[in-house]
Amino acid sequence: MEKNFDRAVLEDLLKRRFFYIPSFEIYQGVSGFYDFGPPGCSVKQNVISTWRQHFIIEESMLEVDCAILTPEIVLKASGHTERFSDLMIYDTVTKEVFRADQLLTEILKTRLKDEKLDEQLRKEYEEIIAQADCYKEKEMHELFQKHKILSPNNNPLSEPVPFNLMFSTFIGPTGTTKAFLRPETAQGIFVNFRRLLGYAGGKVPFAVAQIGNAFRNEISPRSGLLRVREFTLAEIEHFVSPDRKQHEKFKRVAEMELTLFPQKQQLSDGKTIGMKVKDAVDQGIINNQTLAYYMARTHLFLIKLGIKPEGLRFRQHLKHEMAHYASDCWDAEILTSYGWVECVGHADRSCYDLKAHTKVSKTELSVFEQFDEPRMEKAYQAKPVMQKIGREFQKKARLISNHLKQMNSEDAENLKKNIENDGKAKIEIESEEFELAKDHVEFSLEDVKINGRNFVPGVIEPSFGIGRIIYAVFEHSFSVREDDKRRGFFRFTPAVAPVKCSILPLSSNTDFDPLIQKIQSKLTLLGISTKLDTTSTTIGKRYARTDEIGIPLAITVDFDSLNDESVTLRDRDSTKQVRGNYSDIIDSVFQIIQGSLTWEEVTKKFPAFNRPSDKD
Ligand SMILES: Nc1ncnc2c1ncn2[C@@H]1O[C@H](COP(=O)(O)OP(=O)(O)OP(=O)(O)O)[C@@H](O)[C@H]1O
Repeated sequence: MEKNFDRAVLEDLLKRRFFYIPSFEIYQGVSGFYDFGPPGCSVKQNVISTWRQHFIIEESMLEVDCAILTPEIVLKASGHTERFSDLMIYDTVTKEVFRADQLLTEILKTRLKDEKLDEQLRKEYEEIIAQADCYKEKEMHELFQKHKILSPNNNPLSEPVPFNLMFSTFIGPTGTTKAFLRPETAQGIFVNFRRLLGYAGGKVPFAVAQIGNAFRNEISPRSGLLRVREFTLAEIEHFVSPDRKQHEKFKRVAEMELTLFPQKQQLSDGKTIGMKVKDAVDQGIINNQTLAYYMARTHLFLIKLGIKPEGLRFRQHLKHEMAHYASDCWDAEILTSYGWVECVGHADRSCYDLKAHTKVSKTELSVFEQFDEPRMEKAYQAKPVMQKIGREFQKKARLISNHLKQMNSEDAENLKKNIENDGKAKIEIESEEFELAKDHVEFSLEDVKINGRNFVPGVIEPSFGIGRIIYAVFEHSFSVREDDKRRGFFRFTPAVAPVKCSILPLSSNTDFDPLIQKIQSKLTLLGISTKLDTTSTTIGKRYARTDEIGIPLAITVDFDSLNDESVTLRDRDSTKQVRGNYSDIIDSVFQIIQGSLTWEEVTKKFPAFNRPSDKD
């Protein structure tokens, strides 16, 4: 973000040039939904293809594209139907609805601006703000009462109640199968785990990626693309053995320095620290190599898109922010005019999801690891007492005894513990439950030869909100010219720019057509998107127009071009021009876009060019 950044100027440009606008505009729109127009669509596609190249291709990930509409059972198993909610509160007079943590934060932040505020209270407010989205309804209610918080219209507020953020619907005409629009893409990967494991050769580690839309019925969507109800997510689930979270490519990022905002700093001086990735792992600040590897890769990805390093930090979740099963979480936050915004979440989700789906679907979602050499280990064995089992379960006795004999050590130990604690325990065989008592089964700890082990893999998940990233890129790439601060333009990197090269004939004379066609076909053949502007406005104004949507390069064809096929090439950022043969110029355009040639180098290859009329 530039020093004199003016959000209103940026928003005006984004709307005027149709990067994105509120959906259903002619019907006054519905908050939380946006449509991308032509340049916005290109930027979005460019961000996604950079992501695909940077992660899926460079890291050899498996990609899936799963159904969006998800039956209730899946989201019940994952815990979303019960827990995927925010606290809602409303003005009892106007009935205006608010997200309780956001309202609380906003009001306390306003109070913090008062220099005369009591120091004790200041500390208390800061602590509340830091964990505002973690309070349960009762605690939240008490805070609203204690700090006498009213609505923005100074009216009393309701008690906070949880509001589930998933959009629900029914599948089919009978209305019996309840379903939800997915709130994240990850569950599609977990439910396909068995097939993906097979595809990966039956071994971890391996990573799966999915890009697609997710839906959350946000209580009060605002701040444009930052909080919407339908958005594109790009998620990675990297499966690992829970006791081996090293990453084979860790060395490649070990020396990189990241800006970290660890728990300790958040709770003390509130300052970030610059730290080498390897030091952060060695000192136990980042839990493991794989998590740290992805954080470093995310840093590189965001920089590639034009995010300024000084506006990027990784904030560790405080203990109470993390789900109970997560062992470490870091958000990549980008500094925008709205403050620091979480754009990418990195979470070590442990084995939670696979275990949850195993339990409900009764499908084993685990990995068998064959040892190089068989090992002797102590293992629990369950031995059926046939006499007792036969008497009580009769025809089912054989089924139960076979089940007990085949039990693995972990299950046998659990059964033993349950029977010891309660005197009885239930087991389930082929969807039928049987209750076993102490005298039905005996347990022994024996030396057994083990050829391998079964385990449920842990998962490390980087989750990218594409809309938030795009908005941050807009702010970080936005600039105004010294001579006209009301008109902005984008300094998009070539990877992000919606169109890579404009072609501008100096006049609409048809004599230019053959050369323009040659230029356009060569650029297209090289996969470079072009925008031909044959309007009769001055060339200076046409440059300004292409700058506005961030086109990095412009080729101008003039009357001299008709004699020797020479053209000029203009660089958006410096506004400098060079002249050369059209074919050589296009080769350079290709190299600049690929990132293998800089404008500095171009100015050494070709003579500089100056046309006074270009300043029009
Ligand atoms: N309502 C939304 N609009 C746009 N992007 C979103 C929204 N909710 C989440 N995201 C994006 O999806 C990513 C992963 O989602 P995650 O569930 O971790 O977000 P979250 O922690 O619920 O976000 P928040 O706390 O801001 O609601 C986020 O880092 C963010 O970029």
